[in-house]
Amino acid sequence: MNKKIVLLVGASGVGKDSLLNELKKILDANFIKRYITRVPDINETNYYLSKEAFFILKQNSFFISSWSAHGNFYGISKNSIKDDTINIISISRAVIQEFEKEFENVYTINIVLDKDTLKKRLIKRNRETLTQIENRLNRTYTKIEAKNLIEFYNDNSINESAKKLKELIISLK
Ligand SMILES: Nc1ncnc2c1ncn2[C@@H]1O[C@H](COP(=O)(O)OP(=O)(O)OP(=O)(O)O)[C@@H](O)[C@H]1O
Repeated sequence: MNKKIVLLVGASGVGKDSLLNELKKILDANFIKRYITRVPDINETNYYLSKEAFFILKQNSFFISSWSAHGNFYGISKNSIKDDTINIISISRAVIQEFEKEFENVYTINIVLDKDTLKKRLIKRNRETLTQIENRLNRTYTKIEAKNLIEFYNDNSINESAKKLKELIISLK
């Protein structure tokens, strides 16, 4: 069973969803949809379900991993991981070890940006107020603990960055 698991992590607004959307157009891989208890925004493709349904699935061991963020719950189903392909998942840094426990070839790509560029992108995205954006930028994140950790700067145009990310993912051995 030859499969790779590529975990994408990174602060809010660094471009995880945008990169995934571009990658889908140029890379043949299993892009895993997350189960989330909130309506997806235009950039995302999730399975949207109620909190009640989420907890029934969780109790029945449907998820490899689940976490909460900003009052919503997120889960990755066991049956979404496929053999003989690259499985790509956007997750919380808090659950990296759950995948490393379960699978062999797990790579974590930390998407990063300098603070000024991130701030400009968050303002342009217009999803939050300036105060909420400042709070996000001042948040301190826990250090990422991962076996195979790679940093990736999303500081080119989205097309260029997606191409570079594709090359990186293909090169993972
Ligand atoms: N390479 C890029 N060049 C210019 N703009 C970008 C690039 N990548 C992403 N963006 C823009 O930055 C904003 C944030 O991107 P996106 O929503 O994909 O981030 P995210 O990491 O998925 O955030 P969240 O974790 O909050 O969902 C969006 O408005 C997106 O269009």
